[in-house]
Amino acid sequence: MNEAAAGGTLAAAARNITKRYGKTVALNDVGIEIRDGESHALVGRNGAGKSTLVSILTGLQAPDSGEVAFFGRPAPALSDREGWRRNVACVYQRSTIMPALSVAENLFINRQGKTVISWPKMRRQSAELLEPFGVDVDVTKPASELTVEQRQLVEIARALSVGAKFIILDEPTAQLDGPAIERLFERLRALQDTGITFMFISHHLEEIYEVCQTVTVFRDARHILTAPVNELGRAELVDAMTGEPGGLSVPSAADRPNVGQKATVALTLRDLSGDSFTGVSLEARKGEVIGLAGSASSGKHQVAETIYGLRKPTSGVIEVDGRKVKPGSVVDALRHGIGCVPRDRHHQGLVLGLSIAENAALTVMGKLGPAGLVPPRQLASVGGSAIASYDIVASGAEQPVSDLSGGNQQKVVMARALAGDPKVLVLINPTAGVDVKSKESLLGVVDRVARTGAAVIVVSDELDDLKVCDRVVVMFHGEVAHEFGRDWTESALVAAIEGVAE
Ligand SMILES: Nc1ncnc2c1ncn2[C@@H]1O[C@H](COP(=O)(O)OP(=O)(O)OP(=O)(O)O)[C@@H](O)[C@H]1O
Repeated sequence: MNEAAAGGTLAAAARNITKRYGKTVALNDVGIEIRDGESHALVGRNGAGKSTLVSILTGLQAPDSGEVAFFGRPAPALSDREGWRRNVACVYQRSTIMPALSVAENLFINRQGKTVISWPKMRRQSAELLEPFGVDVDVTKPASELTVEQRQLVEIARALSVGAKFIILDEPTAQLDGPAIERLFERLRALQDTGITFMFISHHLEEIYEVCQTVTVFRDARHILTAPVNELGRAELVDAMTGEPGGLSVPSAADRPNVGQKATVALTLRDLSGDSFTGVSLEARKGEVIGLAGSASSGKHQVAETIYGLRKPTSGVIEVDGRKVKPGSVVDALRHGIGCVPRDRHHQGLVLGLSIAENAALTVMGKLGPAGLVPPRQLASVGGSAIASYDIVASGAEQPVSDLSGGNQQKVVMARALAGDPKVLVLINPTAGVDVKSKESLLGVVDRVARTGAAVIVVSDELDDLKVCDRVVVMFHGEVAHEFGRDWTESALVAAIEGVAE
């Protein structure tokens, strides 16, 4: 689409951008043109180059070649951070808010200039800035007390307050529950009505149809197409992303044989209580996949984290194969054969400086050889098979995971969780940040693991993730509120999650 055809000014344009990281070509002569006032989606498989483009559009990195312009003017020099901030802001999935600083300080960070800070003024202005967003918080409180939803709104308010009219949202819905996503979309539409332009990155393609007018697809570091959203069907969009026709098929629990009542119980939770949940009792049989759904405040994450020892329960019992697991001990959970994909892959899931092979082998180092003495060939073979089995885009098993795209890091976490052949697998949002095609293969792995006799707990509200489950347990306000069999319907499930089921 050229400027004249678009019939308006371009809020942002990147042209002929190439960016290499050593041998990896992250962007290969790509471009994007974002019209003033539109919401423009950028989609592509994991490793396609989306985040790299974001870092170039926000001035965090210079391209090897190519140009960026905002509202028809060349982008500022990289050193002119203030200049970039006036043009563009990005709300990342991971916060750029400083948790120890107050909300007010975060809003005015980098802007206190040389004048003496007037605290009462800063507080008043902060409250005024947040008011239209409905963020009702004490701005003197540390930002660490914000919910994910509030934190994102504070970041958007901060961007708008410095005059940015172009905002990039990089997977903004990944950590939000259903009602929070709807609220975010309402705000985006309202802001768009006031003339704000958005670039929106998401692996949830239905969201693109809900909030965007234009979509650009990248594949293997190249620009594939740009089209109006209403002229591109979902199947065509997926084909453009994958480069092959055929669509998607997420595995369903109905394709697996029924796990009978007689199957041995692998995991037992007996009257388990802890931070944010009470009296949770559950039995997961060998070969059974159980979904744990609920809103962000339902306690589902806390239950899962308690199972794999990250949190200590206040009372109750966890057993694997009838043997008690020591409460609050990740090491003991691992010893009993509990594998996990944690909620926060950066803090709990990966050692960013280590290679794919080392991360994948982390939970089985003891089996491969004494610490630090794992034969390189064996390590390479663990890494190589992780890359092949989990569809990881990387230059090789020795590549540090810090260099991988977000979705590919998530796949390494999954490989690591499964490397020890767990008896019980606890997966928290296992497909978060993973592209539609890779999601299919990760859920295929869950299906295969269940067929080999492991019990799997999948904590997620993603309907595709729950399709692979034999049962879905819905939590509400810290308690088990509903249980569905394989025949759950979307409306009944959503009603139960929102606490409005009969
Ligand atoms: N700092 C880096 N060093 C080396 N390679 C990198 C670095 N950052 C990104 N890459 C590589 O560049 C390619 C593009 O990565 P990018 O993060 O832009 O993908 P993405 O489309 O955002 O993927 P995802 O959907 O998983 O977030 C990937 O192959 C990635 O491994």
